[in-house]
Amino acid sequence: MSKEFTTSEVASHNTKKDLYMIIHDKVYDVTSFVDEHPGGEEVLLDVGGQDGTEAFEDVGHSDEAREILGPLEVGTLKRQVRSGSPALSTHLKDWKFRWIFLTPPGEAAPKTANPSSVSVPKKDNTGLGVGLYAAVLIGGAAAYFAYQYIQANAEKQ
Ligand code: HEM
Repeated sequence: MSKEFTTSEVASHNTKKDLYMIIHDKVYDVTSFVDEHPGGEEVLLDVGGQDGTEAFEDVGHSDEAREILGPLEVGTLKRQVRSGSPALSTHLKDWKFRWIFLTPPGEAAPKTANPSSVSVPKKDNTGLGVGLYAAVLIGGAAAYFAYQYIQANAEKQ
C-alpha cells in the first residue's frame, strides 16, 4: 500500500534539495526532476510542498509530461476531515430544507385560498417535505373543486 501524506507532511518538503508536490491527490518527489524541467525550476519551486494540480493543468502538459510523473510518485494525499464539519453539514442540510419549502421547521402547513370550505390535514411537518407537498396539493385540489361548485351553482341561478 502506498504511503499516505497529510498536506502538512508534504509542505515540509519545499526546498530544491527536497521537493514534493501534490498533483491530482497524489504525492510526487520531484527533487530529481527540478533541473530537468523544460519549464524551469522556478515554477516547480513555487508550488513545492503544495498542490500543483492547477498550475500543472493550466500549462496543458503533454502525455509525455504525465508519464514522467509515474516513477516520481511516493504516495497519496490523506483525505482530512476537519473537526466541526459534521455540524456544519447538518446546519446546511437544515437550511436547504428551509429554502426548498420556504417554511421554518415546525410551522403549520400553508393556508389555502379558501380555508372555510377546505379542510387541510394538519400534519406535523417538522423536516417532512412530503407532508408539505401533500398539504399544498390537497388544498389546491379542494380549492379548485370548491370554485367549480360555486360556479356551477351561480350558473343555475
Ligand atoms: C512534476 C510535475 C511536472 C512535470 C513532470 C512537468 C513536465 C514538463 C514537461 C515534460 C514539459 C515539456 C512540455 C510538455 O511535454 O508538456 C513541461 C513544460 C512546462 N511546464 Fe512542466 N512539469 C511539471 C510541473 C509543472 C508546474 C507545476 C508548472 C507550473 C506552472 C509547470 C510549468 C511548465 C511550463 C510553463 C512549461 C512550458 C515550457 C516551455 O514550453 O517553454 N510545470 N513540463
